[in-house]
Amino acid sequence: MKKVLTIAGSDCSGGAGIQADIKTITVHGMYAMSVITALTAQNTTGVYGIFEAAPEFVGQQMDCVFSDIRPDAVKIGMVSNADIIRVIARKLREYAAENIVVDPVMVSTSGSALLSPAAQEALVEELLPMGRVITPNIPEAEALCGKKIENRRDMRRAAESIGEKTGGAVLIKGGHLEGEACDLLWDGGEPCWFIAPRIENPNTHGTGCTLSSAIACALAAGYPLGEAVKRAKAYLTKALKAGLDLGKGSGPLNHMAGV
Ligand SMILES: Nc1ncnc2c1ncn2[C@@H]1O[C@H](COP(=O)(O)OP(=O)(O)OP(=O)(O)O)[C@@H](O)[C@H]1O
Ligand SMILES: Cc1ncc(COP(=O)(O)O)c(N)n1
Repeated sequence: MKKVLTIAGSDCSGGAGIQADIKTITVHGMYAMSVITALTAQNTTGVYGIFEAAPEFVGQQMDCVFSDIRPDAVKIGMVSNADIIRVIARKLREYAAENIVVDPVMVSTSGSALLSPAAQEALVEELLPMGRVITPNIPEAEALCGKKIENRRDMRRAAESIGEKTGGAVLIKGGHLEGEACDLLWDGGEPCWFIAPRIENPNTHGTGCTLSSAIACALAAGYPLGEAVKRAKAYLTKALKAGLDLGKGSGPLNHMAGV
């Protein structure tokens, strides 16, 4: 059985973060492991509290995982602060982790900061260069390239500029733009578009977490990056289309809608 590790924050309401990742990995028939960077008190209406893990404890969790059950792929989500980022980067290097997918989580759908502003530099310098692919949404890509993104041409420019900075592939997710749900993968050379119809479903809590975990699963299974993104997007689209409607705000996806 393939093993996939998620390094992320806990969402007690189960729609995003570690919980979304574990559901995604499990539904892909893989063995899920988790290193928790922070506990959040949140639900579909907002994030009400954050309790960060001590950086040494994040390192200890990584030692326990890597010294015993080596992951075939690693997904990284909410990392909270610069000290946690530095420990994660050091441990990933120490264990020569493979197939790393970094979702540079900065702000939740409900508008709360999930990364301290001071940590953005550490994220860019220490963690993003370790990713086989990084998966910013539009606001995150804007923060990383320092330019507004309003259309597909802007997405392409931003992907190239971010990729040149980090040295790896970039998938910019277009969920926050209008019209079709278009994501752009840049891996050097010609970019590749992944286009799906926009689903009229306001319940999009955890779409980014789910997509990046599904990409990690496909990389663990040995698919090349382009095929991994295609499969992950198909899974995400199915989970959104299933139309689960839970909670008072932007609700979770149905992770069990099928792979
Ligand atoms: N209404 C929609 N219909 C179809 N696909 C969507 C829709 N909204 C988002 N997506 C897709 O979901 C994936 C995640 O994109 P999005 O831009 O929402 O990321 P995100 O903001 O990081 O997600 P999150 O809600 O977890 O923060 C992308 O593949 C995007 O195209
Ligand atoms: C622990 C954690 N990680 C990530 C997200 C982002 O997901 P979303 O933007 O859908 O709220 C979140 N809300 N909580």
